[in-house]
Amino acid sequence: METDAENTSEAQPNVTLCSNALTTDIDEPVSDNIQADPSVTAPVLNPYSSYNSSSTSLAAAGQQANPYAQDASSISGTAYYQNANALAQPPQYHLYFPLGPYRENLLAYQKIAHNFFIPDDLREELQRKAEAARQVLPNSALPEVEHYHTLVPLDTNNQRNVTLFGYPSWVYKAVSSKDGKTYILRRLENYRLTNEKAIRSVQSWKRINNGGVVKIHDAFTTRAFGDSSLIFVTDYFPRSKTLAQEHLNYTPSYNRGRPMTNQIPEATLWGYITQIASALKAIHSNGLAARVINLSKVIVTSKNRVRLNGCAILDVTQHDIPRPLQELQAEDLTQLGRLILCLANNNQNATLNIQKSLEHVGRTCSLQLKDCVTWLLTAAPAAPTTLQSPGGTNATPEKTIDTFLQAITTQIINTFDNTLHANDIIASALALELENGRLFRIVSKLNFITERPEFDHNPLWAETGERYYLKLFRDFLYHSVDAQGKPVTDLGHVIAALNKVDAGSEEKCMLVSRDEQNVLMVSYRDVKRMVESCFLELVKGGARR
Ligand SMILES: Nc1ncnc2c1ncn2[C@@H]1O[C@H](COP(=O)(O)OP(=O)(O)OP(=O)(O)O)[C@@H](O)[C@H]1O
Repeated sequence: METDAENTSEAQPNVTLCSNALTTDIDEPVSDNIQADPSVTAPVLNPYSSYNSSSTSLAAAGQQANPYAQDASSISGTAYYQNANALAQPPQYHLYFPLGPYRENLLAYQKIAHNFFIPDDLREELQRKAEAARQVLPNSALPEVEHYHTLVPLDTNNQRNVTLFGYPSWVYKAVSSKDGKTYILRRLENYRLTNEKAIRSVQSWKRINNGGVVKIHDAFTTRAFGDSSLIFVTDYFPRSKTLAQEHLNYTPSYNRGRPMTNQIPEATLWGYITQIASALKAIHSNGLAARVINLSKVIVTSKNRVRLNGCAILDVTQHDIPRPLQELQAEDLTQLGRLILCLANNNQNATLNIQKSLEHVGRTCSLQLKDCVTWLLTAAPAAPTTLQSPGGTNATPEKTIDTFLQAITTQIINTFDNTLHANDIIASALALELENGRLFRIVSKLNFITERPEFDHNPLWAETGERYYLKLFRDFLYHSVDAQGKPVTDLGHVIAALNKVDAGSEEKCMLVSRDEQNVLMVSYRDVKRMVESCFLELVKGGARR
């Protein structure tokens, strides 16, 4: 790490920052957020003290301590997050957005603030997801279910569709008090468990660990809602939408007075097909069948990323109506064909007239996609024509997921390549944040050392030796003023100086005492050594009042 830093620092000794970009990006959101959120301005002198007292009282009450809570009342219900009502206010994302015009004519060593952080769209997506995950329902009357609390309903309408599972189903986001993680609880209303074996069938689903399947963690019955409900606990993916919500509930937009088509690009359709096929491979290989491959039960969890949702439910609710596995697995493929047909036609009723819908696919997509959908929909399929014949034979292939996978290998390779590219992009964004993490650690150490309140009146601590240098260095980083006495808020200066400290550069910086009577010259290497030794002293408890 240090070597990397050294290289970076040596190679770019003069990191210059475009100051107008900095002012918009760094200054505004901070001050705005502080005003908007009263919890930020509230004087919290010792954030740990209230936690300590709450954990003591909880221990006495025999309850499990919530390590995130700052008061005991937040152990249950809607007060799980501090200041829940304030959180409801949406963050002002636009304040974080870069304002143009972009400076294209910068020299190689010059940077703008955005070069140091992850791309704005990715950051915004992650922030919105974090916001959704923390969302609570103030004054909620929803109960705690076993060890799941802070339930938030995710259904977007009150019309319950009973055709899929045979029971009205509700979806809630909830937090587990066992591990603090957020899960999805899918509740089937008015379900009566008659056979214990039915619910045990979920055990086999817990073994399915595939990127295309929403992982199932548990299933149990409960009377917490005042009826007898069946609950499935699955992974939670913030801001997911069902395929129907993503593609079929659209209001047409207009381009010069003409409605714009909402045709899903063929590459996206192939992406969906290959992801679901891979999920089916994992499910079928484990002797199971998905049974619900439906527009409302496949969720889009991020761009072009889909997962099968609601698996295992029919295995429990229809446990008493056994059907041959082969038949169920073949039906999975047919359901996949119907799903793609609807998406390619942009119409959830496309299966009402399959022939016409297939013709539409033939007109708007490639022959290979049409053949693929036809193959999936056909009960006893003939050898595919444009699809690669499995094993190179012309014999009628069996309708299994393996046959299908062999037939779409070219598309699988395309999806795989796209995934690698997406991975590369995320890895480079991660690398940027790694750099920021490195600097954040130095800033943290510096702040652990300087201005400690317990040494407030002890000049021996802050005003002597290495601590004094560090205090002035902190001033050099953050409290410089220009010739007119205005604060200098130059992020480039801070980043360059911190990189030099991390690299232990021999370059010298000039530290000026607050009364401007003394000037001290120190090298960044010295600053680095001082930070380390003072921090060690603190950690070892050597620094006493
Ligand atoms: N695992 C999950 N993670 C995050 N959100 C989810 C998850 N499962 C479902 N959702 C969201 O919950 C909402 C309701 O899901 P549900 O499966 O009930 O769909 P629906 O459109 O209401 O279907 P139906 O009409 O069959 O009830 C959807 O917006 C869906 O995106």
